[in-house]
Amino acid sequence: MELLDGRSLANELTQAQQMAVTQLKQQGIIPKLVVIMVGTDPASTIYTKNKQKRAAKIGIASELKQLPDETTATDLLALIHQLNEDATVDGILVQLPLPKQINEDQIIQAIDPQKDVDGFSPVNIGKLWLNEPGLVACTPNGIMQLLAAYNIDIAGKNVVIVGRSNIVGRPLAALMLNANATVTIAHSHTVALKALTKTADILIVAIGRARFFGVDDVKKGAVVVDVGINRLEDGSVTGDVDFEALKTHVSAMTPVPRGVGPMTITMLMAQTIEIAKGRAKRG
Ligand SMILES: NC(=O)C1=CN([C@@H]2O[C@H](COP(=O)(O)OP(=O)(O)OC[C@H]3O[C@@H](n4cnc5c(N)ncnc54)[C@H](OP(=O)(O)O)[C@@H]3O)[C@@H](O)[C@H]2O)C=CC1
Ligand SMILES: Nc1nc(=O)c2c([nH]1)NC[C@@H]1CN(c3ccc(C(=O)N[C@@H](CCC(=O)O)C(=O)O)cc3)C=[N+]21
Repeated sequence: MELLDGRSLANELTQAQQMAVTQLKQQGIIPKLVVIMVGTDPASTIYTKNKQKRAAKIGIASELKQLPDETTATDLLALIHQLNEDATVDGILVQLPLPKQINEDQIIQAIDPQKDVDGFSPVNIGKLWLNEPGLVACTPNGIMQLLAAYNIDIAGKNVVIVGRSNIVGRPLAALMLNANATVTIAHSHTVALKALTKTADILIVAIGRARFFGVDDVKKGAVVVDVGINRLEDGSVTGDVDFEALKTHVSAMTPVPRGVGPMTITMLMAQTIEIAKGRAKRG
């Protein structure tokens, strides 16, 4: 089995990003990302810290706006409008999930589509499904880059995606379709799920259930991308597939951790830098 090592690819790309940022700074432009986090979801806190660390390493200015749990939609919208208008801010990311008193769709729609580093705004989602250039959701984007780096062909392949969230499954289906795969999206209503996953040349799982898929559910020689992040009682992290059992069964597979996660953050940085390059061009 070939290990699709997201962490080492992320490290490689980080070096190129450091150079790109150095060049931008010579032109007087400092790429800037603002991450908004409402409340204190423990998983979000870890990811947010990872993002801050990576930004610092690359030289991207990153500001964390930590808002209390009881923040209202009105307060959050006011902050987003202010950041939309701030010419020094390139990327805006609102960490999801939001507390239940806040309507996520309304918040995402308020972000300027040109600063929407997550690629979640309706404008960017529309462009993605039309196969037009735009900002793309970071986790799916990272998966595509990881597969490309390992020369895994996608055109004509049967790709099965398990999970249909706005963050992972749906945008990934669009990217795979744009790359000429034959795409099936499965979810909790799918009948005979594991018979379906067994037909996949490339299987991508994002459901958030520890070691849900085993050897019997995967075609021999398939490529497996595991997006799931599940924290076990002992504090360790594992994916949605039984990695140890699949090792000798598949042709290539991402580990968890150090697979898709680091690539997600890399894509976030990449898009922040691209937006800042646009700012440099406009002068
Ligand atoms: N590595 C990374 O960068 C990232 C990792 N993640 C991780 O990926 C996982 C999924 O995240 P996210 O997409 O946000 O999760 P959501 O909870 O939003 O979506 C989960 C999806 O999985 C489906 N599902 C749940 N249980 C089953 C089941 N037993 N059989 C079939 N389908 C099922 C749900 O179906 P239905 O729609 O019918 O409810 C839903 O579509 C989580 O573990 C999360 O932590 C997420 C984002 C980034
Ligand atoms: N607006 C928004 N955008 C997101 O992109 C977004 C979000 N909200 N909410 C939560 C999910 C989850 N997510 C991850 C990012 C990095 C790792 C990551 O760095 N993982 C490491 C460490 C894992 C660990 O040890 O916990 C790894 O897999 O190696 C994981 C998960 C982004 N998300």
